[in-house]
Amino acid sequence: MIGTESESHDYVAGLCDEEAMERLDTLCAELVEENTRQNLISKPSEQNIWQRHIADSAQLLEYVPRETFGVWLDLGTGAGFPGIVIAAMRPQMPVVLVESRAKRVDWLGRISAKLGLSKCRIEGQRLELVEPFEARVISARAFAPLPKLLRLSAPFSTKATTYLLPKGRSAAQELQEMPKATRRMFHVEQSLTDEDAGIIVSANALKPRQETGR
Ligand SMILES: C[S@@+](CC[C@H](N)C(=O)[O-])C[C@H]1O[C@@H](n2cnc3c(N)ncnc32)[C@H](O)[C@@H]1O
Repeated sequence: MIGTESESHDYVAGLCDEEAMERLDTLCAELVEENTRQNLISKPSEQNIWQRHIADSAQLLEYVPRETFGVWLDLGTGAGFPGIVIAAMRPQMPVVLVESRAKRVDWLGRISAKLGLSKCRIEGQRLELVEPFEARVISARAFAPLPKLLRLSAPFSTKATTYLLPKGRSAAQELQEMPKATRRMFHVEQSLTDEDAGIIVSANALKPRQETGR
C-alpha cells in the first residue's frame, strides 16, 4: 500500500518518464491555485495530492499494455482525475475527457493546453450527447452508480474495451448487485492508494505488478 506523499511520488515516477513527472508537478501546482477559484478538490486533499489524486489515477495504467494504441475515454473527469493524469503520463495516446460543468471544462482546457497535451480532447458536454466512438479504455472515478455508468458508456464500448472504474468502498457491493452476466465480466482489484477502496475492472484488464505488495 502506498501510504505517504513521497511513496506516491516514487510510485508514479516508476510508471512514466521525467517529462511526464514535470507535467504532473505543474498540474499539482496549477490545481492548488485553481482550487482557490473553484471547488475542484477538497481542501484537505491538497496536503496529500500525490496519494489521493495523482497516484490514485496513475495506478490505472498498470491494467493496460504500455503501448496502448486506441482511445482512452474518461467519464466525468471533473478536476482531471484520472483523465488528465493519464494524458500527462502518456501524451502520445489519444485521451478524451467528458465533463459537463462549464467551469471544469474551462479548467480542463487550460491545463491541457498548459501541459501541451495535443492528443487530449475535451468533450465539454453531457456524455449522453457525445457522438459515440470506439474506446479502447473507459475510466470513470466517482462518476455514477455502476448500472448507470455501464448504460451511458455502452455506445463507446466494444469487446476489446477495458473498463477501469475506481469505486472507493462501494466497489464490491456495487458489482455484487449487478446481474450475474455482468458480474462475470468484471472483478474488483484492491486500490494501491487506499486500503478501503476497490477498482472495478473488466476481465480483459492486465494483472497489475505483483511487487507493489498487494
Ligand atoms: C464526483 S465528480 C468526480 C470527478 C473526478 N472524476 C474525480 O474523481 O475527481 C463527477 C463529475 O462528473 C461530471 N458528470 C456527472 N454526470 C455527467 C454526465 N452525464 N456527463 C458528463 N459529465 C458528468 C460532474 O460534472 C462532475 O465533475
